[in-house]
Amino acid sequence: MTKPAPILFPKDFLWGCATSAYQIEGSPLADGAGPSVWHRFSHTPGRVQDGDTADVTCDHYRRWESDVDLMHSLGLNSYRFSIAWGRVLPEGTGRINAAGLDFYERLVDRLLSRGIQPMVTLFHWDLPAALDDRGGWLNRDIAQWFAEYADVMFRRLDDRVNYWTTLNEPWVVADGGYMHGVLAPGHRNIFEAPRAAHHLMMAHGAAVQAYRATGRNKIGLVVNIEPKYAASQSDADCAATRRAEAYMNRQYLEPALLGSYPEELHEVFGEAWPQWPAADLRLIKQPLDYIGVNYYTRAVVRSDPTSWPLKATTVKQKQHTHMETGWEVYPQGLVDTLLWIKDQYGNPPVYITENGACFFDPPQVEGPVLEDPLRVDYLRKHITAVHTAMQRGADIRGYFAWSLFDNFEWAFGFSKRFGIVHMNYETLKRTLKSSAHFYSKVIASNGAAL
Ligand SMILES: CO[C@H](O)c1c[n+]2c([nH]1)[C@H](O)[C@@H](O)[C@H](O)[C@H]2CO
Repeated sequence: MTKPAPILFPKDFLWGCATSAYQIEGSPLADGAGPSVWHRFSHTPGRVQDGDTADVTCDHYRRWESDVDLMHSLGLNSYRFSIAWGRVLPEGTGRINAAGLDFYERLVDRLLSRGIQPMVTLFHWDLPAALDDRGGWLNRDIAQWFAEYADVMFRRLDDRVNYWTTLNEPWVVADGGYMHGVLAPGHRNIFEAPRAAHHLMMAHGAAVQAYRATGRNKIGLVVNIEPKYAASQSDADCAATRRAEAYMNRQYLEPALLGSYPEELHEVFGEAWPQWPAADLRLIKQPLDYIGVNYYTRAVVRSDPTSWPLKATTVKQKQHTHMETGWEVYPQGLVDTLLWIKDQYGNPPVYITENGACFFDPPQVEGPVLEDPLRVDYLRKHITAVHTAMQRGADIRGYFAWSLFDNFEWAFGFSKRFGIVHMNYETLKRTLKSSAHFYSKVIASNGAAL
């Protein structure tokens, strides 16, 4: 029997890891930085598991030089990270904190000196608390506040940063921070959630518009996509699946790419769904250079009239492996997602900006490598899924594993470990897991080692 041809990716394919500022940096108030809503949220008793905060986390703010060297040792040719808005603009607007800007400039310079392309996210959930005090994502003015901050970053770094992202996963901010109250700033209000979502997208549009005035490189939007599969072909389950897909997967992609919202959102939000001015949608729909897709899992959906606000719930798929977060491991969902974007939105350039898993990692044992076979299997199957979608015509330009390090997993605190590098939070020792070695071989062979 002939061996299958080795999987090979394009020579200019980006291979990276992804992180975010609040999750790995620590020192949230150092050198003049202003607090974020996540600093406030994690210091509010009962909001984060085990009372964990990111005051130290991976201490990347002080260990960034050796961390870049570790990325280089893995053979990454790209690294996706976010800027803490409050480090650069402590009050969110106005006064610039030079030390904050300098930190990110030095990080970018070191990455480039090691042949690593930075992909920079401007907002990964850590809104300056001073802006939350002025209404935050509920205040329409935030579009201009965000554009002002973005312009500061573009002017300082666009001569070295080739890939910009405005927002990371606006859905998580609106759903977690304003609908269900489980993430910062912790509101639970169906009238606030669509407004926060809309203002997030207006901010995205205003920042892209600002970029086009001076920028010379690429800018995109990162969305989380969780493909929805009807539990049955009943009308009720199919309608519930359409609502779930509109609420998570289309509510952000479609205003950005098409300049319109899915009709199903009127049904989901009811009287809470505002009539938005056409000018808002024109602002949101700015030409983009790429879409970033964060993929982890899928959802099998059935109708559930008791479930708020979607009247839909997910059906556990006991036949498959699940992560510590309860997410099903389903690599076919990534193929389906990438082909869906290709077919529905005109095959835009796509980067997989996050993909990874948190399994129970055994207690750290002394020794060079921590065995994490489930994560190796997850990465192998999902990177293969990316290649499958590319062979079927999807325009995929890169892949970023989530995450480089175990890090602060938001309301889960440090209880969930997504890293390919183990983090000992007492000693801050970094230890490569077998998944890091595996990923390094995949990169070195441009896929042949899968
Ligand atoms: C709802 O799942 C999302 O796609 C998603 C998963 N994740 C994310 N978004 C965030 O972008 C990261 O900050 C998380 O650490 C990471 C792991 O939970």
